[in-house]
Amino acid sequence: MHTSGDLRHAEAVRLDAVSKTYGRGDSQVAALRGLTMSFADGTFTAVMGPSGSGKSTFLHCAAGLVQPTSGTVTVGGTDLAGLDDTQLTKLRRDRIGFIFQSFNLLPALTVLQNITLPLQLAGQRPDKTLIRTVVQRVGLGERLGHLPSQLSGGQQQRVAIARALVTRPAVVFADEPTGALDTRTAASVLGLLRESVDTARQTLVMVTHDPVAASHADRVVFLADGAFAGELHRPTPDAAAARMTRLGAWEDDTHRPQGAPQASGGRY
Ligand SMILES: Nc1ncnc2c1ncn2[C@@H]1O[C@H](COP(=O)(O)OP(=O)(O)OP(=O)(O)O)[C@@H](O)[C@H]1O
Repeated sequence: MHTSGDLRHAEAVRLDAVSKTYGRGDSQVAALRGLTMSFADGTFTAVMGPSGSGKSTFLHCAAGLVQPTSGTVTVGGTDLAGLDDTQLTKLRRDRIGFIFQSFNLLPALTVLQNITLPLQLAGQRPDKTLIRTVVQRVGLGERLGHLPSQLSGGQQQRVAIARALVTRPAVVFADEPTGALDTRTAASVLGLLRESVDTARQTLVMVTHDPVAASHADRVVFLADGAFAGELHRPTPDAAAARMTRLGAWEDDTHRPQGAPQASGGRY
């Protein structure tokens, strides 16, 4: 039987009534509106929703990169609001990996140096076998001595993914990690992310527009206008695409995946 302590521990990340408002006065934007959500240890969740629905803001709040206007975020049972800057930096370094849309690589460091930087910052000895596995899996074995400027966008994203995995953080947040990758590389990267959940019990929360990428997750949660708009367990690409269509996500065609149904007439 679970005690309440066990249950709390089984939640890798929890958001309670989280709101985030940007700007003031007339230019005020409510990006998140009282979001309550929980992510269990060792699970893979995809977050989907129309453009501007608050997905990146949610991810940044959950990872302690942005402070919510109100509400509570807990990571591994620790309330982030109770931490000072140094404690928050340490918690992020020790427990959280983040894969940004924009890669955030250091231009003067080689691929290998970028990948192992978090280990150095944390004073950890590199696990050479793990580094080799991660590097091979993301297909960067031949590029370890290159600088980010010598890589394509897709290759830079793979460096960012490898960097987020080598410390084996308890929670990995990923913002469109496969957006810049071709189908085959994307499938391999998603396989690697899935494996990190299944074998290392890492918790993965991934924002994506791609129903195929989302189908690698255990669950998809949908956001619309900064609020929870439903979820799917064991999602198929078709089911995820149909939900996105119902949310009007592809009315402007910006992120419509090939074969996704038209939104017109499909909103209910
Ligand atoms: N730094 C900011 N300052 C002001 N408004 C912001 C800021 N960041 C986001 N917003 C606004 O908050 C809302 C949610 O943005 P967010 O980037 O979280 O959405 P998203 O679902 O990730 O969008 P996309 O799919 O287009 O990346 C949008 O209306 C956006 O314009």
